[in-house]
Amino acid sequence: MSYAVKELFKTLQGEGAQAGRAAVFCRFAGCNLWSGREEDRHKAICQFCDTDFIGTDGDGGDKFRDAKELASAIARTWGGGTTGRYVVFTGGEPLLQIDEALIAAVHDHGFEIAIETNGTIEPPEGIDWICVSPKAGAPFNLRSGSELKLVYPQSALLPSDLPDLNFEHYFLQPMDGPAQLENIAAVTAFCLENPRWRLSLQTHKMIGIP
Ligand SMILES: C[S@@+](CC[C@H](N)C(=O)[O-])C[C@H]1O[C@@H](n2cnc3c(N)ncnc32)[C@H](O)[C@@H]1O
Ligand SMILES: Nc1nc2[nH]cc(C(=O)O)c2c(=O)[nH]1
Ligand code: SF4
Ligand SMILES: [Mg+2]
Repeated sequence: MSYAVKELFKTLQGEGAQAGRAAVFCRFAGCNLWSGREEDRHKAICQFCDTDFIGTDGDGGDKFRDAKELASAIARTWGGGTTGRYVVFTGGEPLLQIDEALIAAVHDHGFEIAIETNGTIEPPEGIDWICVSPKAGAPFNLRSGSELKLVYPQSALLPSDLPDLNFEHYFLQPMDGPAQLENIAAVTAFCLENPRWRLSLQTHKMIGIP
């Protein structure tokens, strides 16, 4: 199996329960809820995406021939040291490409493996941290994991609309865009009244790191 990767870089996880942790981000190309082209955004299932995931032309991006090649590139991107090795597979939608061979190859380099997924596709076995961010109008198939991170507001998918879920952590992440400040205020008010939920800010954007 080959893998199309938009970009591969080391930064701090900006969001959710692992915010502040050093990680290699492996951003896969392609998504099942939007083509990634601006001219298609208005007709996409997911219309608020903040990410360019088309092609393999980003920093560290490439087409990797097999799992060992991609795992080696991830290890090189981490650099020296074997403590705390952590990779976040994101995209685009990473579960369009991740398979058990990749999970095994990355574990062989001593990494803990996290994913950021839209919850439409069941993951293979062996992923250590699963963050699900469901999208209004898309199938919500993956209903358990480490953290649920619901972008707020999505008028057709509010916390009260959610089915039975089994996550360790529940986050609301204010939608970035023209109404960002209002959305932060709305999430703050919601979490004050509904203490099951916590605020997830996109801290990397605040401090100017990728
Ligand atoms: C770009 S997505 C890639 C992973 C996967 N496709 C997904 O949607 O979870 C990474 C994270 O950014 C969140 N996100 C995307 N656009 C956002 C926006 N405008 N404001 C806040 N969070 C956003 C997603 O919900 C997801 O949690
Ligand atoms: N620093 C940083 N943290 C992140 N957490 C989730 C991200 C993503 O785009 O999946 C992301 C990202 O793009 N950058
Ligand atoms: S599902 Fe994720 S990657 Fe795809 S368009 Fe939505 S936020 Fe972007
Ligand atoms: Mg991002």
